[in-house]
Amino acid sequence: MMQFKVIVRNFSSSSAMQSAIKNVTVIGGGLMGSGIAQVSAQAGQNVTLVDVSNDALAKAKKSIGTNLSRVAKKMYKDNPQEGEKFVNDSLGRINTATDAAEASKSADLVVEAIVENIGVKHKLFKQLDGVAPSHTIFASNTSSLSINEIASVVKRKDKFGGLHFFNPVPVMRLLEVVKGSETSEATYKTMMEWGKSVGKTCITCKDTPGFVVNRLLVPYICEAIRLYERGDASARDIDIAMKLGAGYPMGPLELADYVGLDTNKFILDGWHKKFPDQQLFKPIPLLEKLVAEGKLGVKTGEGFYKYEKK
Ligand SMILES: CCCCCCCCCCCCC[C@H](O)CC(=O)SCCNC(=O)CCNC(=O)[C@H](O)C(C)(C)COP(=O)(O)OP(=O)(O)OC[C@H]1O[C@@H](n2cnc3c(N)ncnc32)[C@H](O)[C@@H]1OP(=O)(O)O
Ligand SMILES: NC(=O)c1ccc[n+]([C@@H]2O[C@H](COP(=O)([O-])OP(=O)(O)OC[C@H]3O[C@@H](n4cnc5c(N)ncnc54)[C@H](O)[C@@H]3O)[C@@H](O)[C@H]2O)c1
Repeated sequence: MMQFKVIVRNFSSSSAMQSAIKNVTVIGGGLMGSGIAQVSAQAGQNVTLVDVSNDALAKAKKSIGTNLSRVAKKMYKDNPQEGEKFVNDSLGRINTATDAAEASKSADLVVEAIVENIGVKHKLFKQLDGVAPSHTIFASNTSSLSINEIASVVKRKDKFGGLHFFNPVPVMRLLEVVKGSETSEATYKTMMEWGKSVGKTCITCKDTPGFVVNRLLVPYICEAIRLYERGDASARDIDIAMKLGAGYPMGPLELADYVGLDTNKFILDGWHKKFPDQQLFKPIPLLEKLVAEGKLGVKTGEGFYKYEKK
């Protein structure tokens, strides 16, 4: 019988793999950006976390504090004092700012995790390209947009790539490192090394829609919604089936609620527009209905399931 072992990784700065990147600026302090800032700080790097308002930054720091405590509880279960030090030291490495241009002036790496909108991402990178030092690498955490398209507005195309993290960032072990058509070997190597330094297992992918994980995950979730929409099985049974029959930690409809049905719809619409003949990306009436009703999943308290506020 196959044996499984739970691996608890040590993120402390002393044991972290060395990286040429010392100063990281993370733009967007939402779900993903706050996680990326957290794992960078855990690895001993100096982080500047940028968002549009101080309120958003305060929310991000609060959530990072909570999640660092969850990590510390596991890593230092026999030494709570060390755990507290780990949390405080990591938090102490995260500065916050609302001016992205200013915050990128001292960055070795800028990781963008703002809204999934090509126009907004273009505006940001165009601005940063004019002010960031010439050695600074730019990366996007986009889920579904093309890295080449995002990079089209900057001059430093050789220093631009994709760093696609997974939600929740402190827990999910994978990082997809995406090579755009003009990403240099030196940039790619630095991104891989940096990914390892923040505790992730890195895989490499070309700039293809959805990279590896979402290219497989999107059709899977879409098919689960269609199965449910046709009334072939209940939401609960579809999720139980994939958890117990395929060993997934969450069922597809739970995962769609967790990611957000608006995000799911946004990705699907974008790909449908780009690939109109692909049946798998055709709009799903039930998904349209839930989003129109504001039932976006966990974040609004209802999606395929109902959620209580904690
Ligand atoms: C729908 C229309 C069609 C289009 C569909 C498109 C959808 C696909 C595209 C999605 C969009 C973008 C997606 C993105 O680009 C890529 C992704 O990120 S995909 C999502 C990947 N993530 C997953 O698949 C998550 C799977 N789930 C899990 O691994 C687990 O369920 C969980 C989230 C870790 C939670 O585990 P549970 O056991 O259920 O719950 P617990 O709360 O007990 O947590 C377990 C363990 O983990 C610790 N923990 C949890 N969260 C955090 C955190 N944020 N920080 C630190 N630690 C955390 C927690 O403390 C527990 O620790 P323990 O108690 O075990 O010590
Ligand atoms: N949610 C996921 O599961 C997931 C997983 C992997 C990748 N992604 C990608 O990561 C990116 C962020 O997603 P998220 O889920 O964290 O979104 P989110 O909505 O939780 O956070 C986005 C944050 O960016 C801020 N922001 C928007 N415009 C900004 C700007 N110009 N400057 C600074 N901050 C700005 C917002 O105020 C918000 O706090 C998207 O590209 C998304 O596709 C998401």
